[in-house]
Amino acid sequence: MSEIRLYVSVTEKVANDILELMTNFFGEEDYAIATTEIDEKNDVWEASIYLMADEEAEVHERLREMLAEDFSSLEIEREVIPDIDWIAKSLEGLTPVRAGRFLVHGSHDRDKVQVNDLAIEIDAGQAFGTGHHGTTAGCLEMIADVTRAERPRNALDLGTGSGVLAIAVRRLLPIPVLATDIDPIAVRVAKENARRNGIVSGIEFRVAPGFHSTAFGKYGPFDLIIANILARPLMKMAPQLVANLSGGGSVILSGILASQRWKVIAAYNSAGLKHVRTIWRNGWVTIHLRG
Ligand SMILES: C[S@@+](CC[C@H](N)C(=O)[O-])C[C@H]1O[C@@H](n2cnc3c(N)ncnc32)[C@H](O)[C@@H]1O
Repeated sequence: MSEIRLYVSVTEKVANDILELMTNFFGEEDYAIATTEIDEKNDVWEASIYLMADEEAEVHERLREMLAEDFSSLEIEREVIPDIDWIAKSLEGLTPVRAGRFLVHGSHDRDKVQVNDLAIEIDAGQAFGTGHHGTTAGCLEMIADVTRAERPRNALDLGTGSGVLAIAVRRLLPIPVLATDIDPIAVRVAKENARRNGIVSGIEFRVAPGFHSTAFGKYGPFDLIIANILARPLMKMAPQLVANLSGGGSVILSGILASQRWKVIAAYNSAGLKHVRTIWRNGWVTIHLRG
């Protein structure tokens, strides 16, 4: 289903007033709300709310009511947000990518691997995760830092895609990893990639939407959970994700636009986690939280 942005074009001051109004009005619900500068010279800003297509009529009506008192002359505009084509995104660049100590490269670039690199070989294919996207690179960097500091005894990679993050954990620590994805093709590709990277045991792969699989009970709770999905599903699954986390365990979340980060952090704070650190890469953030 498409995502819709409803917005009004205003000055910076009015955008901030409307942002506050929207935060009070829609604050308890999981809509992303943001202001964006459009034209610095002419002081044009947009105040926006993001929602799913089937919510549009209701949210539009509520927005109109919210604006009625002080901003009744403003026109509410709409934009259909194009679905993110994750595979096309992951094919954007095919040169090796460095993230922390990791070098993620295609098979054609094996000769670029240097002695101290933690090399992961992933050819661009039918699953997301060649390392080129800011979310994957952010997760790789965060995984290196968190595993060094905390020495988790097991890990979950939810939304494994190409398997790159599960492979990264196994490159660093000899711990059991559960890697799941809603997409059976991704799981097949991830298994092949693990084998290609010399990992024949230690990663269990499962097809599972969210936490709907007995595998989570069998292999969890987890000291480390990594989920690079998208802000909305991440916020929705916060209680289940935390229920599968060991006491004091760490969570690495990505797939989150910088403007969405506070909502995601708030959802996980409500589920009992504390924010530790955020990494920014190309407009995307990777967030570390701890129980
Ligand atoms: C952005 S990709 C991340 C791939 C890889 N982990 C990385 O960091 O490059 C998101 C992956 O999550 C999977 N996914 C999306 N929603 C999911 C859900 N509810 N449960 C499990 N997997 C999901 C997608 O199929 C996709 O492979």
